[in-house]
Amino acid sequence: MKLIECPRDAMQGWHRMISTEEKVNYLQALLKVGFDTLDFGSFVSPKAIPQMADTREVLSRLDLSASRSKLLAIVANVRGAEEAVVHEEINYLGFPFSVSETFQLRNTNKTIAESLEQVQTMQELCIKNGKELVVYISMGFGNPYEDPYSPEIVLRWVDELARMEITTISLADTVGVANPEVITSLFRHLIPAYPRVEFGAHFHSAPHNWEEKVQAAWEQGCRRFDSAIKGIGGCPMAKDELVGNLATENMIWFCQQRQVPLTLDMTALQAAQQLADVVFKD
Ligand SMILES: CC(C)(COP(=O)([O-])OP(=O)([O-])OC[C@H]1O[C@@H](n2cnc3c(N)ncnc32)[C@H](O)[C@@H]1OP(=O)([O-])[O-])[C@@H](O)C(=O)NCCC(=O)NCCSC(=O)C[C@@](C)(O)CC(=O)[O-]
Repeated sequence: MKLIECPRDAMQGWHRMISTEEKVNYLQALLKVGFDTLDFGSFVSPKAIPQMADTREVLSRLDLSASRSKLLAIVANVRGAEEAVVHEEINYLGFPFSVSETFQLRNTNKTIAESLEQVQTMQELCIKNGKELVVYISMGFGNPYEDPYSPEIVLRWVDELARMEITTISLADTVGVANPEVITSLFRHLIPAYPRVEFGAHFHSAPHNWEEKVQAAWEQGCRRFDSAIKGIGGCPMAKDELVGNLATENMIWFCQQRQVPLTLDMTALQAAQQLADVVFKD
C-alpha cells in the first residue's frame, strides 16, 4: 500500500499566503511520518498559483537526510519540467493531463493533443535525468464543464500514455464527481490490462462519500492513494471553491480496519496534524 501525502494540493489554493518558513516546517514534520511520497510543491507560473512561487527555496531548505519518503513535484509545462529535473532531491514529476479539454486549457493553457506532446517531451527529460513521470488523469471521472465524458474516453487516453511507457498513472477526481460504479469500471479494466503501469487514485472527496470511493478502487486492486492531512485542498484552476481532499486520517483508518500494514510513525503524524492546525489557519 502506498500513501502519497499531498501538502502541495493542500497549500496551493489556501487563501492566506503560507510563508516559506511555515512550508518548510510543515514539510519537515511530514517527512518524519514515513509516507511513501510527499507531493511537496510545484514548478508552475507564480501568476497562476502564487502560493507555490517559493517551491525552489522550500526545497533548498529541506533536510531530507532522515526521511525515506520520496519527493514529487507538479509541473504543468516543459519549462517547469526542465526546472524540476535539475533537483537531485526530486524523485517524481507529476503532470496533470486532463481528459476534459476545457480543464486542460484552464489548467495548462494547452489542448489535450498539445499536452500529449508535452508528456512525450517530459517523459524523455525524466528518463534522461533519472526521474519518473507520474501522469494524473484530471477530471478522470467526469467534469463540470459539459465536456464529453465516458470511461471509454479515459481508456483511450490511458492507452496513449501507456504506449509512451508512462509507468504511474493516477486517476484524479478533480472536482469530486466520481461514484463507485465508474471507479469500479475503470480500475477493473485498467489494472489487469496494463501490468507494467501502477494505477493510483487521487480522490478529491467530501466527508460523506470518501469511503465508498476508496473501497471501490481498493476492491479492484488499487494500492496507491493520494490524500492530505485533514482533507484540506483542491485545485484552484478547476472551480472557485476548493473541493477538499481525501483526508489522510480517513485513509489510515481505512487501512487499519482491513489490517493493511502501514509503517507510519503515529507520533510524528500527530505532530504534523498539530502543525497543520497552525499552517491552515485563516
Ligand atoms: C502551465 C502554465 C505556465 C502555462 O501558462 P501560459 O500562460 O501558457 O504560459 P506562457 O509560457 O505563455 O508564460 C506566461 C507567464 O508564465 C510564466 N511561466 C510559464 N511557465 C512557467 C513555469 N513553469 N514556471 C514559472 N513561470 C512560468 C512566463 O514566464 C510568463 O510570465 P510573464 O512573462 O507573464 O511574467 C500555467 O497555465 C500554469 O502555471 N498553470 C498552473 C497549473 C497548476 O499548477 N495547477 C494546479 C496543480 S495541478 C492539480 O492540482 C491537479 C492534480 C494534480 O491535483 C490532480 C487533479 O486533481 O486533477
